[in-house]
Amino acid sequence: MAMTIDEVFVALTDLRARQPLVQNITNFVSMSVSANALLALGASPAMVHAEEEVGDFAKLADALVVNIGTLSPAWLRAMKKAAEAMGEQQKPWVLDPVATGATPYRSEAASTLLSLRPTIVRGNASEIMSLAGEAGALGKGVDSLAGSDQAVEAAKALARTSGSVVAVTGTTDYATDGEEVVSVTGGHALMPRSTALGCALSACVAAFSAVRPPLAAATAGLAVYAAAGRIAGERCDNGPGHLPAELCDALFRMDKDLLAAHCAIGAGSGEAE
Ligand SMILES: Nc1ncnc2c1ncn2[C@@H]1O[C@H](COP(=O)(O)OP(=O)(O)OP(=O)(O)O)[C@@H](O)[C@H]1O
Ligand SMILES: Cc1ncsc1CCO
Ligand SMILES: [Mg+2]
Repeated sequence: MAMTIDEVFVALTDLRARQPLVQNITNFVSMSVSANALLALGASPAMVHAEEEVGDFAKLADALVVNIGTLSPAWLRAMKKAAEAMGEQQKPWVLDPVATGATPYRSEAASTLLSLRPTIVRGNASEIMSLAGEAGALGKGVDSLAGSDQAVEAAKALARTSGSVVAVTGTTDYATDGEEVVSVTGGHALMPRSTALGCALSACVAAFSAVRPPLAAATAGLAVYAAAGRIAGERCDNGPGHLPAELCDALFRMDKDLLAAHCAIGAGSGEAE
């Protein structure tokens, strides 16, 4: 059974009460966007990526997001250390496999991190299809060339082989544990015209993973973000320039009525009800 809007709101209320410390090893483009989205949501962000300290910091963190957007060898070593530290403590972490498939280095990095058993993998359609081993799934750099509807089977297969919950985003978002598929509608067509909003979503999903089990965390993160994205997009008549700021305002103001009015959660890979 997919979560209800009421259950999503209870998860958001729990998150706001807990204010989870979310460690981010994320790309340079998304750092500020992700930190602001986490603060607006009600979590505490920390961008900590030096390999000398990630393991120690992971002892303090309630959740971790690992995002390979601007990867380098030192960062990859830090990502592995942090992911291992979270695994040892049985604390949740989210992998955002940015542009996996674009270069062999990136694909190898994503596979290595996947083998460390992320709690949740969140990517766009091209990334999830590529990570699931589908030939010809290439995106255009960090952008997807495929629709999320095309990636649902890949997401299910990836969830089954990896043991992670997989969230694939686009016009409709999906979350799956390999058996159950949840669909979430909302968001706005301007969202892919503003950079790093997917990265910030992955960070928000990590925050929810501190207060809910994996599939519920992914569903709640997608739903709250979908509602905020819809509200924000509708306030951006002049284009995407202010979208990240509007998105943060909408995350901050989110309540049960706004959630119910601006996103929908469905079961299965069809359209959300
Ligand atoms: N056409 C669309 N309509 C509504 N929402 C959308 C649309 N495209 C993307 N979104 C929303 O935008 C957010 C980011 O998803 P997207 O798939 O674009 O991530 P991404 O490609 O990883 O982004 P980035 O790498 O720039 O951070 C999600 O909340 C998703 O639902
Ligand atoms: C534009 C860009 N380049 C590397 S990471 C990133 C942010 C969106 O994924
Ligand atoms: Mg991305």
